[in-house]
Amino acid sequence: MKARCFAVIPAAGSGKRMGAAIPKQYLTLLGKPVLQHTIERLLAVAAVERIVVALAADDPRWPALPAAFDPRVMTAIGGAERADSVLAGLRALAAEARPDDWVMVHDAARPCLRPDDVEKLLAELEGDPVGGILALPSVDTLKEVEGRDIVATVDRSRIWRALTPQLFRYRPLTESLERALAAGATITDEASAVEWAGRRPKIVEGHPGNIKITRPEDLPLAEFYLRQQT
Ligand SMILES: Nc1ccn([C@@H]2O[C@H](COP(=O)(O)OP(=O)(O)OP(=O)(O)O)[C@@H](O)[C@H]2O)c(=O)n1
Ligand SMILES: C[C@](O)(CO)[C@H](O)COP(=O)(O)O
Repeated sequence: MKARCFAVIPAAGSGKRMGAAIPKQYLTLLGKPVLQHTIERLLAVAAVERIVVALAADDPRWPALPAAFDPRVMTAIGGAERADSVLAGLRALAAEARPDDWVMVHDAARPCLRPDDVEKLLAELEGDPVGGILALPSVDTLKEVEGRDIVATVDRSRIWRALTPQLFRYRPLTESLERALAAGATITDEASAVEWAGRRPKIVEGHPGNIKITRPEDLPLAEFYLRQQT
């Protein structure tokens, strides 16, 4: 039986590093909230059957988004950390997702995702028992530091920057995340939970325009990349 595909979008953050008056996922880019752009990117992928958006418990802005009325979109209440929000989204799929179905987790703060990159991720990982992530190779020389002192130059051929979506099988991802969090592991992306569980996710090279909106200077760059796709 062909594996179905679901998506979880962690969108419950407060955007402290952005320093805006509202959470960054609700800032406007090209006349549309960041979160609406992001959801539209995943809705453009036919294989994605259901999208769970993990929202802050006190999020008053969600009902104003067109995505709130899309039949493929549902919501869950996120948690204190990104990983908690992802887990809440995964648990919201418990009635629908089978153990080996795919779930892709994609940051609400990454609105410039190209649907072609999602198709590439799905194609390259088809049949893979574990899953993997979109990532970028390092084009700069990388230094290991202690305080302000350089202590080593790292072999950049072995270092990639993790992006999202991150695509894993439903039950292994959910169980790995639950166990890693219960063990107090530091989990900043889904792959780190899967690695913690002893598995080796694959990397699939993504587009450098798939930036994460984190600081104010990211906004014009995100607009540039969004304009490239219109
Ligand atoms: N408790 C949290 C924290 C983050 N996120 C989401 O995870 C994604 C990536 O996290 P990040 O860029 O760190 O967002 P924030 O936590 O909002 O940013 P900051 O760390 O600057 O506060 C974002 O889409 C954010 O909304 C979430 O769903 N739940
Ligand atoms: C998941 C992620 O976007 C992969 O690079 C990153 O780990 C999120 O980090 P953040 O500090 O929660 O923004």
